[in-house]
Amino acid sequence: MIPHENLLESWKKAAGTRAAELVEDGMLVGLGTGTTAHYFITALGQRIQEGLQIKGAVSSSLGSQELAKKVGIPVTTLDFNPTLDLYIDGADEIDPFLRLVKGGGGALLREKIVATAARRFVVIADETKLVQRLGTHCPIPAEVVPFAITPVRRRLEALGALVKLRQKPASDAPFITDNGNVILDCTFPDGVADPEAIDTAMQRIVGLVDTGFFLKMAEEAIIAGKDGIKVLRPN
Ligand SMILES: O=C[C@H](O)[C@H](O)[C@H](O)COP(=O)(O)O
Repeated sequence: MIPHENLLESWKKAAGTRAAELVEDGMLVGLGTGTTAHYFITALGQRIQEGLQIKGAVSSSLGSQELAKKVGIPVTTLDFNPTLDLYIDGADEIDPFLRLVKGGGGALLREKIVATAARRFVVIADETKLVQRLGTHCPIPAEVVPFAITPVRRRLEALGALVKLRQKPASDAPFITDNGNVILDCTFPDGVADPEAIDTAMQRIVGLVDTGFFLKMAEEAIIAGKDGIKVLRPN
């Protein structure tokens, strides 16, 4: 059964708020993107209002950066601080090995850049994001250079994907990422049996900048749901 919208929001908020407790004085923090990360950023802002002193935060999207500034988080960039202590972000799907699909909001490339700059990546989500097999509830997004849309699409189809150019909500115009690229959403009809193999094959396509697979990156997941909060580690 799909949980009521308000219940889902309360779970996202619980996960985001719990993750904000992981931040300590003097840390450099990576800020994720999306509705769950929104709660984390807001809770971190609240902790800063109450006296927490972080060195700075790097945002994984222009949207998160705007929110961070609004709630009083000191923002910095990877140019000034290329290594971060902690990255907190949501996900669209999480499997038992803590392999993730991300990019439902189109921020996958910057998210992966910030995640790999961090010593520790903790994913936050409500329990509806847990899946046995990646690609069963959502497509795998690929960020693609606009010049290469058609050849990349053909090569993705050759890998067995049903490919759709992502559009802006309520519009015929393509969705454009913060990096000026487009997103091709790839649906694999039975999900992805071997994420490492499909990710490697996708990454080899020239013109495809990155995929929404985040494999062996998250070391911990804070999952909120009907039984409260659980902290998961990879199986
Ligand atoms: O591009 C967006 C990100 O990968 C998000 O972290 C992901 O889509 C999860 O978003 P939400 O917390 O809104 O479900």
